[in-house]
Amino acid sequence: MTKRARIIYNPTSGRELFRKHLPEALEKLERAGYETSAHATTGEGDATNAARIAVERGFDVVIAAGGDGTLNEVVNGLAGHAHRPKFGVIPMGTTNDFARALHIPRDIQGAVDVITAGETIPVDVGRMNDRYFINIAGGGRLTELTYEVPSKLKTMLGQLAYYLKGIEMLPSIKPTDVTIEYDGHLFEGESLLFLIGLTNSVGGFEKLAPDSSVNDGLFTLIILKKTNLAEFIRIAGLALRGEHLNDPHVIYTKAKRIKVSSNHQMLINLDGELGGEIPADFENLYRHLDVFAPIEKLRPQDRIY
Ligand SMILES: Nc1ncnc2c1ncn2[C@@H]1O[C@H](COP(=O)(O)OP(=O)(O)OP(=O)(O)O)[C@@H](O)[C@H]1O
Repeated sequence: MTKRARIIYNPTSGRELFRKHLPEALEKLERAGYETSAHATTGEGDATNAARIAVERGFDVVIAAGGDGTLNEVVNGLAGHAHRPKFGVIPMGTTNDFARALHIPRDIQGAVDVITAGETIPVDVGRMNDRYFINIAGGGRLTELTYEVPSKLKTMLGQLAYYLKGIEMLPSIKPTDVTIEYDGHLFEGESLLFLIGLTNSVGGFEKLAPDSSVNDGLFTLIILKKTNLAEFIRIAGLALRGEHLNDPHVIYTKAKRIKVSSNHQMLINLDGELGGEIPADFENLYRHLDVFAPIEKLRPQDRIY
């Protein structure tokens, strides 16, 4: 039977609008034997709905074309079902952490070629309460920066926009008193931020979780304890080089199940968007989604044949 592929694309993502390249992408998929169709998202939540409908209609493949925000929305429409279509990615955002981690080319036709080649790898998916994520969850004042960078500035300046905002905000960043339980261990104290990562690529920092694997069933948990400004800047410098793992201000570990609570309010960022607030219960869903990726380019710890 002919396989069916659904492209869900965000017409507003990135600098290079996907719409222009859509006919060529559809043609390539048709030539590879797929019966294809496409859906342009209309606004918040629409990609999740479209993905859910694609599952209900029995599509074999669902392809998300957009930034990490669109990918997250599509995964939220796929992950709750028992039978999940294979997931294709056409990166159109500014950061594209997920595509970066899976070595999916950042040019449109190159990304389509990865899908038509047909190789997939199973990838872990994170669940926070009733929401899903594929790159990272984070909490703490510092992670809230992502909500404050205007999207126009982001499109124009890419990653630089976050750094500019970060520098502006640094003096006002305050730690929060939190309780973090992770696989039987406990952290109680003041923390500037915590990150729960599935991939090694976080906000374009590719060395933040250097030993992570996308399909080992474990999160990388990074807790940054209370520091002063000078220490913070020093640790940020270390993190750029992947040298923060043994710093006394940092807890760096692996866990499958993580619970975060506090007496204070704390917003949780999921894949770069506001995803809810604590108390939060995180679970790593082992190899939950099959994703098209160029297997020979993956890091050895991510490869599964
Ligand atoms: N037609 C539309 N018009 C305006 N906004 C839309 C439309 N469709 C989807 N969106 C919004 O776009 C956002 C996702 O954008 P995108 O896919 O570019 O991710 P992103 O995380 O912003 O990417 P990046 O930060 O890497 O550039 C979602 O918040 C969604 O609500």
